[in-house]
Amino acid sequence: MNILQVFQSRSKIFYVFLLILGLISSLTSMGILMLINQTLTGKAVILVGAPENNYIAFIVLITLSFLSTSYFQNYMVELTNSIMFNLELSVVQKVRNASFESFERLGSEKIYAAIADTRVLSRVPEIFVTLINASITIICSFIYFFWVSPLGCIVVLTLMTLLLLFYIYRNKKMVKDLNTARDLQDAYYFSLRELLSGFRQIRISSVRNNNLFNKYINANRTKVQELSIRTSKKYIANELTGSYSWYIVLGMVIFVLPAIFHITAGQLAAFITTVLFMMSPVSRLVMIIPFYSSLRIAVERIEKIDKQLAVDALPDAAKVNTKDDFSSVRFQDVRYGYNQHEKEAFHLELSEFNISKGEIIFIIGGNGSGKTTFVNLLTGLCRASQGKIFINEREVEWEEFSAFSNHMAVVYTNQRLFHANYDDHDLSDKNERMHYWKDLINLNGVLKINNAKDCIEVNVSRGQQKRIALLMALMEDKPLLVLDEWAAEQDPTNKKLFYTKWLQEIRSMGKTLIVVSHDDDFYHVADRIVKFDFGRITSDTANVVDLEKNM
Ligand SMILES: Nc1ncnc2c1ncn2[C@@H]1O[C@H](COP(=O)(O)OP(=O)(O)OP(=O)(O)O)[C@@H](O)[C@H]1O
Repeated sequence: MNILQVFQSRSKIFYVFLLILGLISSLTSMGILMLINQTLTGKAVILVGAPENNYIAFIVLITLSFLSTSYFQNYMVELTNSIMFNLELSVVQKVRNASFESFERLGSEKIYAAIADTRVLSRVPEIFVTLINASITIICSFIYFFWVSPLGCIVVLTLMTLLLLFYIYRNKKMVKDLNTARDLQDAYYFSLRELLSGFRQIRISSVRNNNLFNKYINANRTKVQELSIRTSKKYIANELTGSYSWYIVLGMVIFVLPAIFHITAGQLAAFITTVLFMMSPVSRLVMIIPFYSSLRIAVERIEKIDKQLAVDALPDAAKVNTKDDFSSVRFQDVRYGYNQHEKEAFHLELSEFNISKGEIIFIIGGNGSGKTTFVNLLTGLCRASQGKIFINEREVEWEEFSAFSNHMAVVYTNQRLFHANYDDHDLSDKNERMHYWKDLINLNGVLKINNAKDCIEVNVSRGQQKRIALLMALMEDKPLLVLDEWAAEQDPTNKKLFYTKWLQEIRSMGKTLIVVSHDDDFYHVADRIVKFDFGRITSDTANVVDLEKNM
């Protein structure tokens, strides 16, 4: 992605502003330079009449330069902030619409890093103004140089170009180091995630704790530190070369040019003033080059993540028509595979499978047989690579099916209870439905509602969290309820109640239940028991006796 394109795409008048600022800046810079030299040689500049009035032109030029730069700088601050926040939000937007696969492939650390990358843009206004002002001052100085002595100007210009090319060449070599540092940053975020999300396991074992710290976090930081020192030293060497080579130019102007060409004292004074005048803009320009490299890396990485997230993004469920009342879902020759290292590691195949309204279907099978993969497919998180899907016996495209997940309430195995009421549930005392479910699933005294913040307290035990998650799913009032190993963390009393009483109660409200379960003591309560083995349905029976026959 071209950095100028990022700006131009957000502001149509960006280039017009650049042009106007460029013109004003060039006129004022040229004017100031000429004014200094005219004043030194005792001449008046145009429009002021006498040399003693030169100060008026000086004040006018400085004021003009100040006002235009300040106006442009403010404009750039607004523009950059809007771009920075838009880019940041665009990454978040892509994340929330990404497929589960893309999200898992990328990992949260890369997403955090991309969001942090957008911050690099905050230095852009200052850099842009420097770039424009410095470049224009240098161009004007050369025009003036040329006017004083064309040959002298060509010699100085050639020397400067060679020095600049040498600087850019050395800087390019450093871009590789910058990219390595950025990869190490991703790995560092990954280790931090392990530490933060697995805090208890890390804290409890000194071997684990030390290994994570020494082999990953510390080793990573040491590498980054070495790289950072090496790169910084290279930058210092580069910058010193840049600034000191300027003395070569100065030496050339003072000692070599007068010896080669016929140069008057007035011309020499003009040369020296011009070279000194250019000194600061040149060193400011040189310092932009490393910033430009890091900016380019940040923009490229943001764009890459943007693309990776967008590749199989799902449509906004609200924009797809799924209003039909649910009566059935049917899969025909559907296939879904996980890829690992470019190879398919596991695949799920559903040659014929249907779910009808009001059923209680148990999904069973050994570890790794594909139950959760099936739940991910059913809830539209994973996209089937082939096959047909029917809703109410109408064949639908994948986009419509994935939006159909909006008609399902799901409690995943590692369900997270959110701190905020994103579902807009009515958590007030007046909500009789909530109280009904709360009483039924033994949440009296467990469910605590913070009415001031309109949210629930989530600091409860895992089993209680699961019951609250079930309550929240019931409050969504969706026709389909999918529960992935929900009962695994329940005590025997609640587990028994769940299978023998709650499921029937939920079904009597007109809901369809898909329950992933390992609790074979309760298989008899299901209408259908669907068994998975190696990614295929090996048995789909109405009762336990038939299931046992099929085993
Ligand atoms: N993200 C993934 N990438 C690659 N393979 C995966 C991924 N997730 C799961 N698998 C593989 O797919 C297979 C099915 O996994 P799945 O989680 O669906 O099994 P499961 O029946 O739910 O098992 P369990 O009873 O242990 O929860 C397993 O072999 C697993 O290793």
